[in-house]
Amino acid sequence: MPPSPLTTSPEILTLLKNLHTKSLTQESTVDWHTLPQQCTPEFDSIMLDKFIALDQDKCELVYHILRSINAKTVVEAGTSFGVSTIYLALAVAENAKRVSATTKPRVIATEKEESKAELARAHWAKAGREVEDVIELRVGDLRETLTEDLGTVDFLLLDIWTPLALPALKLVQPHFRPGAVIIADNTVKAGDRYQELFAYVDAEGSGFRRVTMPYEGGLDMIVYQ
Ligand SMILES: C[S@@+](CC[C@H](N)C(=O)[O-])C[C@H]1O[C@@H](n2cnc3c(N)ncnc32)[C@H](O)[C@@H]1O
Repeated sequence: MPPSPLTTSPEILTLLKNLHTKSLTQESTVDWHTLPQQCTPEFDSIMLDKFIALDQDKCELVYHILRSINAKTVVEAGTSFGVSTIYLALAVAENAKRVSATTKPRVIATEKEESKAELARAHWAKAGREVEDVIELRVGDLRETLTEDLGTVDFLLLDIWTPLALPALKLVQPHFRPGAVIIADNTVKAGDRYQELFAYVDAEGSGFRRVTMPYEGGLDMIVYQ
């Protein structure tokens, strides 16, 4: 096993490992083939007590990208119990320690379900002040919570029900800095449901370029030129 790319304490690494394990254990009990359509009350109710956290290797890649692009302002569409958010927070907090850093680090996280948001806050409290202090959690529908006060955005994580991926991208787009990165999960497995997003991003003159990476289910990295 290569060493973790994260600059953090052994306690936080253990916390993350345990959260990923819980998420995967839960996922193994879900019958993915018989689920109702996403963005319906039936689907949301099944998902209310589920982590469905971004896989650990994908979270580590996201952390690595954030460190490499020196991201300070990050938006997360889909927070759930806040697992991927910890990686985002650790990365921007670490970037802010760089000698030339002037911008305050921010992770703007958004989650529709209050009960999920509450548990996310509890996980962040376990991770400590460095993580808690940089996260700004907006509870509610991202189509409302992401309409204001984003600042200049370096990175967007699209780990959200697929019908919301394009609306989220469009809301954040006016705030992207040149070279901003967007990561979208499950782009092969749920490829048919990503068609609108792909058409938008792939259109000539869109300002976006994307590549699909061979992670489990497919992971797209999109760069805003
Ligand atoms: C795949 S999960 C996010 C997992 C999280 N990124 C992690 O790695 O721990 C997607 C989350 O988006 C939330 N969600 C669904 N519709 C939403 C909406 N309209 N606005 C904000 N969040 C929403 C769901 O409740 C769910 O918790």
